[in-house]
Amino acid sequence: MRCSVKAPAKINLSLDAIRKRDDGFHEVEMIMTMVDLADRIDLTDIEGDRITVDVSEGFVPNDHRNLAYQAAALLKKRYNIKRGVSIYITKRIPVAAGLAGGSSDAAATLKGLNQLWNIGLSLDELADLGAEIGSDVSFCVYGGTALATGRGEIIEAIPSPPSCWVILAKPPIGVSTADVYKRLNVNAIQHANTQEMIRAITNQNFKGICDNLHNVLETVTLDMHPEVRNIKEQMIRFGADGVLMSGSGPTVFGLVEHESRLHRVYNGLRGFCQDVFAVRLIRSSDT
Ligand SMILES: C[C@](O)(CO)[C@H](O)COP(=O)(O)OP(=O)(O)OC[C@H]1O[C@@H](n2ccc(N)nc2=O)[C@H](O)[C@@H]1O
Ligand SMILES: Nc1ncnc2c1ncn2[C@@H]1O[C@H](COP(=O)(O)OP(=O)(O)OP(=O)(O)O)[C@@H](O)[C@H]1O
Repeated sequence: MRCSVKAPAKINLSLDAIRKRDDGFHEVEMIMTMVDLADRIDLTDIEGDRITVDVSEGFVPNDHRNLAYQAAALLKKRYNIKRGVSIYITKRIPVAAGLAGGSSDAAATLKGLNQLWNIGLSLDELADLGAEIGSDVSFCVYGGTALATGRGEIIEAIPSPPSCWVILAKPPIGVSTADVYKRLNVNAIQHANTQEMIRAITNQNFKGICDNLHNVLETVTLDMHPEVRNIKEQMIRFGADGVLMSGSGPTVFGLVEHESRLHRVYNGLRGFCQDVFAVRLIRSSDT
């Protein structure tokens, strides 16, 4: 038996850090949504009580360090499953990019194996398991658009933003999320207006969304990697309606309302950056 699951990338429309907790994590308030750039996870039954991972590109670990492996191992252990599975990941989401590629692979693996192994877990139960793997995994289990709080694992669905194009541009560097959070001084940041962002989304107010894009990790990553600042400036110059770094970076996204403007932004960015994608926001009605 086999099963294929899509694992879409996320972007953070806003990301605020409220305080640093005693466990080393930051209490956050994030508005997250999915875009239609996705990895594909193929899960196939194999002989023996084991997990194998193969990835279509070389820079991703194919052992216990892979978050999809960790998802399968967690399910096997928690539900005492003595079956083997091969996980094949067709990677399209850039790695260590701030787009939650690994987290989404883990979420898709949890959902796929729940079906393949007939475990019968609810989405809430899968999201709780996901939180044990990483802070972004719970959101990736639900998908859609959501307010994420706690360390990112407490998820409250909100309406989808109005349909628009998203240009993603990733400079050729990887960023460590732990490193970026470590350099963040929560007492010296300008906070995001999360409620205003939720209001703009609920009212389908595209300009309001663009005006409230804010990510407190952006300054940290921009100071570490000036090329990210350059991409942000180019994206604004070529006419994206709203521009922000996603997660801990280094990917910068631009929201573009009209297709007529899309090609200008896309082609302009291609001159500066190899990894550029023109994708759509995924609205809940699309899934
Ligand atoms: C930057 C974001 O991707 C935005 O969506 C997330 O906040 C991070 O999600 P993630 O990559 O799944 O993060 P995790 O794998 O759980 O944590 C990686 C490291 O980031 C730091 N971390 C993460 C989440 C959080 N709320 N506070 C933190 O300080 C911690 O040092 C942690 O050891
Ligand atoms: N399935 C996977 N896909 C990509 N990277 C993975 C995967 N499993 C483990 N990793 C490791 O995780 C690291 C971060 O990769 P990932 O692409 O998930 O980062 P990210 O997009 O910045 O995540 P986030 O936005 O959640 O912080 C990589 O350097 C890689 O070694």
